[in-house]
Amino acid sequence: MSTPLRVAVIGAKGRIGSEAVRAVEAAEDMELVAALGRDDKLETLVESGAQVAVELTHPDAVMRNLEYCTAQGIHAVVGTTGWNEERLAQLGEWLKASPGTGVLIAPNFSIGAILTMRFAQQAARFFESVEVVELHHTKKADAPSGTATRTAQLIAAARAEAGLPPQDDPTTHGLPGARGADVDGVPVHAIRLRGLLAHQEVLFGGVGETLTIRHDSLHHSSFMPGILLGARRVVDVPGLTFGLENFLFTEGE
Ligand SMILES: NC(=O)c1ccc[n+]([C@@H]2O[C@H](COP(=O)([O-])OP(=O)(O)OC[C@H]3O[C@@H](n4cnc5c(N)ncnc54)[C@H](O)[C@@H]3O)[C@@H](O)[C@H]2O)c1
Ligand SMILES: O=C(O)C1=N[C@H](C(=O)O)CCC1
Repeated sequence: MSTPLRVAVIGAKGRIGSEAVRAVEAAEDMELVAALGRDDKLETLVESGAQVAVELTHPDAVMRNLEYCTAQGIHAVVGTTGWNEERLAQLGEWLKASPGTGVLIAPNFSIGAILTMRFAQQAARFFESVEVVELHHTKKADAPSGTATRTAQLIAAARAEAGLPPQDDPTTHGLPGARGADVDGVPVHAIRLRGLLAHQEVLFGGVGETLTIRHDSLHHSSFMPGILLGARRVVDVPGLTFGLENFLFTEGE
């Protein structure tokens, strides 16, 4: 048997981080070498010989952690959300200075969510109207979710490529926020409700018909196969990979 991949989890006591710790421990081809909480030193990553850090913390913490990982040549699998152009550009600079290092940012690790995005991308050019509704637990820091933002961006790109005009919003009266956030011209609505985990609906409307694509993550275990796949693959893919679909689908699929 080959040497196990040495994996660390940052954010190890959190909802998804604690599940990731168990998943890495259970994976036969991996060794959990560090499990970092909020007060632990990042130097532990180097001391433990981690090859890959799984980053599952908070939008306020992720940049500092990635600055450290990239500077040390530690590959990273990132589930933490809150990404924007500025942050991605900064990460790009750090990666340029550390050319052998790979970072995977996955807005969602679950296969169902990735397929939802893919199906929505495929459906986008056929429908005049589209809106995204994401529904999450009440402890979530960011809104809209990283998955919903990515879904809306992919839909908007597919619409533009197909030459569809911008969506017409006839609303002239109402309360601010009632039509959701505008992500590249796609309205995105964020619901926070006790009892939920992570859910999303993409609603398409055309002449006399609608199509709804819905995905539900019912447990954090739904994210684990994606995290493990990301850790196995990221070591061989230097630079930034945005979206786990890049490791799941072959080109043209
Ligand atoms: N990509 C995905 O598939 C996916 C799935 C679920 C959650 N998430 C994202 O993962 C992140 C964490 O979500 P959660 O629900 O587990 O949150 P959480 O609050 O339960 O867990 C975050 C943990 O990180 C710790 N932490 C904060 N700053 C830290 C630091 N500097 N170093 C080490 N630990 C630190 C916190 O103490 C906490 O234990 C969020 O951004 C969430 O959106 C992504
Ligand atoms: O629980 C969360 O927080 C989640 N965050 C990701 C997002 O913002 O899309 C993925 C789903 C769960």
